[in-house]
Amino acid sequence: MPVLKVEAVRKEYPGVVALDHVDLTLEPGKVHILAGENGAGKSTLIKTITGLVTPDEGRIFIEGEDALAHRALFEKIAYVPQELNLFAPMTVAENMFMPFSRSGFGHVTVSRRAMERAAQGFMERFGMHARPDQRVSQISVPDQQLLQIARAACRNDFSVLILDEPTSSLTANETAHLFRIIRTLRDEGVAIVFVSHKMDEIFDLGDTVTVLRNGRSVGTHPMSEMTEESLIHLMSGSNIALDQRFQPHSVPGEVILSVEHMSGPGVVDASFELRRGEILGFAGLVGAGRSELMQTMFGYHRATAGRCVVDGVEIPPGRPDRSVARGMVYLSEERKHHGIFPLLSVRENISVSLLDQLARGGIISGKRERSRVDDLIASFDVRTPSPEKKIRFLSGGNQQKAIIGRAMARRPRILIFDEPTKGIDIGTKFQIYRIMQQLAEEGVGIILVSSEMTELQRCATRIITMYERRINGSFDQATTDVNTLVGAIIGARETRHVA
Ligand SMILES: Nc1ncnc2c1ncn2[C@@H]1O[C@H](COP(=O)(O)OP(=O)(O)OP(=O)(O)O)[C@@H](O)[C@H]1O
Repeated sequence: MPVLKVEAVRKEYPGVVALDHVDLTLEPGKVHILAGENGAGKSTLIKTITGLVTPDEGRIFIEGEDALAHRALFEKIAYVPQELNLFAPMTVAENMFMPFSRSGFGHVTVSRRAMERAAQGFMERFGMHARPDQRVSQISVPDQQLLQIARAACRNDFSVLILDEPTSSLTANETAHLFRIIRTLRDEGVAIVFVSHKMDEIFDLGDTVTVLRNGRSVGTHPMSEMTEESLIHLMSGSNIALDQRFQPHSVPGEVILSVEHMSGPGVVDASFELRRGEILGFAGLVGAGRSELMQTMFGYHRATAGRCVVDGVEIPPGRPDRSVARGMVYLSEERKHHGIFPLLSVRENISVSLLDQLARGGIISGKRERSRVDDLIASFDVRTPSPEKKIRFLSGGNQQKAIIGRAMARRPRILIFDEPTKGIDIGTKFQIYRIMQQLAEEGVGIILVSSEMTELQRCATRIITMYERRINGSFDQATTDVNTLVGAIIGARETRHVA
């Protein structure tokens, strides 16, 4: 018997049908992939199965019973959301058992020791490295994810575990650890739902896939019958040639950015140069120091040594305003923290950085603003029912496209992209690559920090590798094979400077 059956579920938000009569059946002991482009409805479907969103129409059966009539059944579903919702100032054990009344610790006084002992058992089961008395703010992201699973497990024996893009902040080792836990749970009979835009993960873990497109299900298939091409075709409804390359065709020009012996928080003695019209890739493991280097160079962090020179002019340490004035734009990977204004509309989020371009004599023309924003929404394919929609209601990928559109609109001279396609579907990724290529050909110098080797190979002209806070190699993309690059990022090779 299926553990969960969704029948003809429909959910409409103002101006958008997020789910249009979608069916889904989950079998115990299987990994079910939910795939689809940004905004296809994956997160909304997940929220209906977890009971967070009540559908307008349709039925949900959990272990054969009507869950919309008996909502306690939703407790059989464990959910690890994209953005973890833990209480950072409280301990691991407290997070696991709160609210205490529902976890058997609901007496007048709660014995901390007993709670921590109980927590220890779950932590061992899920392979967590933290201690039960540690505050959540002090434990690693993978431990936080495992805690989110343990938290669901300690209340009820769950029969379904849902993971929504769980690996976007994990290193390869951490991902492997999470996958081991997922496989163990699957073998114990849990039905797993896994959402990811990463093809290797989908093919590695999945038994079955359901593809959503524009709120509709376009099919459920065994993974063994799918190829990467056929899956992408189902998701996008069109053919995308996977062997495309996006290196700029123009010859790189003069040096526009030069970083000399720069040290700062998380980075030691980094030196490199960026030329006009090139796409310079930065490869390395999570934590190797790539983002730290970008942030120090840009001025978010204060450099303790070294210099950053743009067009022959030194940027004083700790002065991002000077970097911006010199035409540098840094697009951070932490969209939620540095990127969006969640309470503002899509229009306001885009136009906020264009104010100086839109203003004439101190007055901002509403008409100019609207037409500029409309152009950007169209060229970056930001799917929103209206520019007036609050940006937080857009799917994650569409928020990212809006921010990229905003950054591009400033016509920067130097553009630093830090993991620009995290959580973005492949069709949109290719659109972003094409835009990068075009900008580079127009003379913009682009730095691309990416954890995806295929992304670097598709776009970069040169690739710099970092390992343990230092630059340890610089490679010409065209003449370097992937093993050499991987060797450098795991610190297995001698430092090499090929380019
Ligand atoms: N609370 C909400 N209010 C209004 N619209 C919403 C809300 N939640 C989702 N939507 C809309 O519903 C559609 C489906 O969004 P959903 O987040 O389910 O997509 P997704 O497939 O998870 O995308 P992604 O891969 O980008 O995370 C989108 O058009 C989104 O803007």
